[in-house]
Amino acid sequence: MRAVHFGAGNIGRGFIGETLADNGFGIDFVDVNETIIDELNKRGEYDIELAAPGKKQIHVTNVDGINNAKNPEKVVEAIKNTDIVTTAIGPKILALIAPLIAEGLTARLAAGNHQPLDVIACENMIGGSEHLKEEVYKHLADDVKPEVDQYIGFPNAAVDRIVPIQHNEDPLFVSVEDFKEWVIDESQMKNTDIHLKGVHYAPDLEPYIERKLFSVNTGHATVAYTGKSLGYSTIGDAIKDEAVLKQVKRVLSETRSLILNKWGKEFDEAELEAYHEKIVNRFQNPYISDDIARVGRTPIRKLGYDERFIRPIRELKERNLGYQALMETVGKIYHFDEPNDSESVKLQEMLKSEPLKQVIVETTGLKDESLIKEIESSYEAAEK
Ligand SMILES: NC(=O)c1ccc[n+]([C@@H]2O[C@H](COP(=O)([O-])OP(=O)(O)OC[C@H]3O[C@@H](n4cnc5c(N)ncnc54)[C@H](O)[C@@H]3O)[C@@H](O)[C@H]2O)c1
Ligand SMILES: O=P(O)(O)OC[C@@H](O)[C@@H](O)[C@H](O)[C@H](O)CO
Repeated sequence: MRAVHFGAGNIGRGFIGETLADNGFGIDFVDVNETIIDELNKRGEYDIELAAPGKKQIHVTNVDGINNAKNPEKVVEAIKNTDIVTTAIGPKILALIAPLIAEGLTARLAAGNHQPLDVIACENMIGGSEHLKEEVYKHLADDVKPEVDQYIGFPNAAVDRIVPIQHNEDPLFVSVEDFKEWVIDESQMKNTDIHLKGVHYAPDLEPYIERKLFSVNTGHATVAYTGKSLGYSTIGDAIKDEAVLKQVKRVLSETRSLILNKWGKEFDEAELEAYHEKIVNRFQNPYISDDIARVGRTPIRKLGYDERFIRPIRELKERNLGYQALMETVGKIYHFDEPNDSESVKLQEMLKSEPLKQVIVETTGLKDESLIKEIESSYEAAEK
């Protein structure tokens, strides 16, 4: 069995690669990072270490690399014969790899390969694979689309494992937390013969992706933006500060009320409280050093309408539930000043050259005047 995986970065090697290899797949990693691709081809294997007591080592074999910028034809060839396609490349990059996936699928079907295939985007976003599907379809000829409809699935997925930016001598080595969760929407799959061990198949992904994004990622970002405002540079240091810990707990109690209100049939209160407690423990993992710059990265994306803050705020408001702590954190996002993050630089430039209200509307997509006003006040309060 073979897999084509786009994005040989932290979560790609540190989680998706591990799971696919553990299920007997050989993996063609696709990436533009020459060092990583060359090293994968030279060695055909790499190591993962669990950032936990005992530091268990996991050896991943039967892997190689394709540089999609230099050898796109090799990616097309790999997709022609593969058994599964996955991505962990960043939500914004999906549109950039879509033309190559479209070409690969077209070549596969033209070669008469009618083996059903699933293309699974493992990104932190709601509807990731559906979004990738829309982008891929923009590059398919009309006469190919019916066959793609028939044989190619784009099931949504949620992946959870904290993998910080790596600073190791070995460019392939990756240290990861021991917690891991990968959920795939089974109802959207075409190849139901492939059931990966270590993956949970759900009849509907929505409750799982919302629980993950509005718990792990809203909480993580809260630690990052609150910590940054207090002068910290790592998640571990920030969460040792009582003020940060209190803020993340307040935020999680607000998103918990939303999750229970929406998905009370799927998750009960005690289970969700334990899930949130576990998440706070994960942020406190002493074996991991995770930069606030990574967790707070791309702040404009994180301010998006369907993202980890604005969506829960909108939905809590619709239900007359409280969202004050979330709102306080949103104000801090606009102050996130990271010179190496192009979105942070852009956001700071926007704030200098445009009225605050316009920046809020452009970044959040909000039309609700009273929410916009609340964000303005939160931004101003965070300045003090
Ligand atoms: N790191 C985590 O803890 C974690 C956990 C769960 C989900 N995720 C999600 O997984 C995705 C990847 O995150 P990451 O932390 O692994 O990032 P990363 O930066 O470590 O990895 C992304 C990889 O994509 C490659 N890439 C970028 N543009 C490309 C292009 N045009 N073509 C081919 N390759 C390209 C980069 O070279 C890099 O190797 C994101 O959506 C993130 O939200 C990350
Ligand atoms: O990857 P982002 O930028 O969407 O979010 C940053 C972190 O919160 C994220 O990568 C987490 O570490 C991960 O989602 C844990 O499963």
